[in-house]
Amino acid sequence: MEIPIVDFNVFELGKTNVSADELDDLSKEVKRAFTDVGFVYLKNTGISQEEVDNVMAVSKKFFSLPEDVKKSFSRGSFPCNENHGWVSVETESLNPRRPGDLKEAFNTSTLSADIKWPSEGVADFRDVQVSFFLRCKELSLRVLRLMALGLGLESEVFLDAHKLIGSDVNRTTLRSLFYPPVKSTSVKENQLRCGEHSDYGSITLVFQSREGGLQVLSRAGEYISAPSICGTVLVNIADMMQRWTSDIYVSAVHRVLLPPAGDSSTRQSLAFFVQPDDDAMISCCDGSDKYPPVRSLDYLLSRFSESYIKKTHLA
Ligand SMILES: O=C(O)CCC(=O)C(=O)O
Ligand SMILES: [Fe+2]
Repeated sequence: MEIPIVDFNVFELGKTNVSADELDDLSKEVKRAFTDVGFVYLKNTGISQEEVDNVMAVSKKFFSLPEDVKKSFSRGSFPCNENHGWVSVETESLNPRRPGDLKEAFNTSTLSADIKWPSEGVADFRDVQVSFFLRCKELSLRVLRLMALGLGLESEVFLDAHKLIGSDVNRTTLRSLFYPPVKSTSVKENQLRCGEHSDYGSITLVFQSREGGLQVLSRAGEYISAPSICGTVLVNIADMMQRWTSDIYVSAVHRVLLPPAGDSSTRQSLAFFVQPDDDAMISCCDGSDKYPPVRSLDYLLSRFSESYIKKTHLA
C-alpha cells in the first residue's frame, strides 16, 4: 500500500473559477485516500517549496539560539494561549509508553498582537510564521470543503465548525519541529524522534525536510514510509475527524524513526494541526450515534494531557 499523490491544481490557492465537475472529481480522489490510508500527498496546492524552505530556515535560526533565550518563550508561559511557544527536547512523549521524543518544537497557536515573539537574531520569525499559518489555513479550508463533498454532504458542514481559525477560541496550531542530531550513545532504550500516535483534531498538513524517518501504519498493520516529496504537502486525518465521519475517514498512527546509526543529520518539519472551534459540537455527520457528541475543546484537552503525563515506559 502506498500514500496516493493527488493533483490539487484545479483548486490551488488563488483559483476561484473551479467547476462543480472538477471539484467533484477531486473530492472523490481525496475521499479515496482518506478512506483507504488516512494520508494523501497533494501537489500543485499553491504553497511552493520555496515558501516551505523559508519557514524552515527561519525556524532553524530560532532553534540554534541559546537554551535560556528559547526558555523565555516556553509553552505554558503565554496566558492568552497555553499551547503557544517553545517545547524542549524530551518534554513530550507522543507515545506515552516510550521515553521523551527527541525533538524540539515551536507552536504558533495565537496570532494575538500583544505577545512577545523571538526577535534577536531572528528578526522576521513572527512575520514568517504568521504568514505561513494563514497560507495553511486557506489550504485547509479548501481541503475541508472537498472532504464534505466527497461524502455527499453540504460543502459547508466541516467549514461551519472552523470559522475562527487564528483566533483565541480555536486551537489550530502551526508547529515548527526540529529534530537535533542523534548520538547513539546517549539514546535511551525505545526512544524515537517522535513516538507512535495519531493526531487529535480534524486534519493536519505536514511539510518535511529532505531527511526521511516518517512512517505511517497501514490498515494492513505494516509501517510504510512517508518520505518528503518536493513541492507537495502531506495531509492526514486526525482523530476528531474520524469520529465526526463515523470512521469513514481514518486517522492513521504514525511515527518518526531515529536516523540510521552514525548519521548525524538534523531533520525539520512543519505541522499545521487544524482544530475545530473550541465550542463546536462534534457529532457523527451521518446522523448515527456511533460516538456521543463531544465539545471540540474538551476532546482536545483530554488528548493533550495524555502526551504530557509520563506513563510506564516500555521495558
Ligand atoms: O515530523 C514529522 O514529519 C511528523 C510529526 C508528527 O507527526 C506530529 O508532530 O504530530
Ligand atoms: Fe502526527
